[in-house]
Amino acid sequence: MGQNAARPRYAVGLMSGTSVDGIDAAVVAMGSSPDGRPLAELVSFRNMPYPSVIRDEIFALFDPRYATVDRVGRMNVLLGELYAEAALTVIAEAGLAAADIAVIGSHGQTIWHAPEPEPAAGYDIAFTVQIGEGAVIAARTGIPCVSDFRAADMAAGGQGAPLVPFTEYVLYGERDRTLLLQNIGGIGNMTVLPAGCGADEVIAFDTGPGNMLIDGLVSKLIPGMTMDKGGALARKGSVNAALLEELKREPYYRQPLPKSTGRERFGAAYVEKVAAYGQDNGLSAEDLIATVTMLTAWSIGDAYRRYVINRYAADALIVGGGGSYNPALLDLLKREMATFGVPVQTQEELGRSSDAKEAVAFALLADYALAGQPNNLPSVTGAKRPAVMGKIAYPCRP
Ligand SMILES: Nc1ncnc2c1ncn2[C@@H]1O[C@H](COP(=O)(O)OP(=O)(O)OP(=O)(O)O)[C@@H](O)[C@H]1O
Ligand SMILES: CC(=O)N[C@H]1[C@@H]2OC[C@@H](O2)[C@@H](O)[C@@H]1O[C@H](C)C(=O)O
Repeated sequence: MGQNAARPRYAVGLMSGTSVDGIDAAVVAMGSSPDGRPLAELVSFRNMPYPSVIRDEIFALFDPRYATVDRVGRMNVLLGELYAEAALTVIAEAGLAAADIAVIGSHGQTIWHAPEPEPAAGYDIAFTVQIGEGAVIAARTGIPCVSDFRAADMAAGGQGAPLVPFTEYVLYGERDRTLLLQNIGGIGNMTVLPAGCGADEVIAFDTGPGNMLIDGLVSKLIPGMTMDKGGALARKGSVNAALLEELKREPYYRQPLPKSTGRERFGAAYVEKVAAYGQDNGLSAEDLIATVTMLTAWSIGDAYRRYVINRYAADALIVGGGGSYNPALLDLLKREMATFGVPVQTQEELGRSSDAKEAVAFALLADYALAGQPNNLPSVTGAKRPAVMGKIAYPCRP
């Protein structure tokens, strides 16, 4: 990337995930190792929770009947303002000035993801919508901003997701160990980095729900709570075997790769169905939460069994994302992976910041985009060719 090892280039990464918990902002020092491998070192990091009115409005926008063009347009610009503030805050906390930052990479907030093409007026149309206007971020910060990354991969025939595996390949690939990197955010996603692999050997896909079903049931059934903090509710309940078997039949788990998913499948309507089953069968909120926690752990083990084990035997599964802070989920995942002889460790146990990982990834992806370098992994997303993902907005010059 042409970075000079003596003088770091700084970039900012901004991530708002499918859990809609807020903005992860990171300042990253970009460099390269003596063997030419990119390095991205975290300098400062902050999670800024969305104000609850914003969070509620984003959730409302997940319903296409509510998400009218004026509401989406307003939120697009409003999020641009919040992202710019988050960037400026984290830059100041790093002891830096805007002039020190080469680029901001902003993922935006996904409000719709439809990666499977459907016919429209004679064309096959797949699309994805991430909002948070990059032009506003660039104008308010004075820093070039790369945003709307997924569209270029989709235009090349890909799913537009997952994108972080490119950075995992670049930053974390090992010569002698095959690693499974499992993110448990709103959605779960797995990256397989075979020992000494090339870019076209990386396997990565969304495994299914991460915390989305757990959060959805907690929010619906437990007043004043939005997550199962520490896994306490799951631990109080019992897994309902009949419901678990029913939920395992969801066709997504069997869908061939490449694949990605989101709230359109595992969001409010799905949670309603699980809650209705609970009511009809006399299950407590804790039983339902225990059951979907088990389902989430199972779906990760099932993905490894279905798509990976016949090609690669993993040496370790490294888990990150908010789900790694849920010990009930983590224990179940350890039990699932133990059946394959795969040990589970968290990013934190390895001394890495799990919270910052995706924000760091978007800083790196933006650095590639600004340099005009391809930054997708066609073997992962199914794109027909490499693409330079991200739209660049330049700041207004006085
Ligand atoms: N202490 C905790 N105990 C239990 N669960 C937790 C805890 N902390 C975070 N979580 C879970 O993690 C979720 C947030 O995870 P994360 O920030 O990784 O998601 P995201 O980045 O929005 O999602 P995605 O990676 O799908 O885009 C919360 O909504 C909650 O369910
Ligand atoms: C469309 C979209 O926002 N997808 C997210 C979501 O959250 C996790 C998983 O589903 C992954 O596919 C993706 O995010 C990460 C950042 C990615 O692209 O790698």
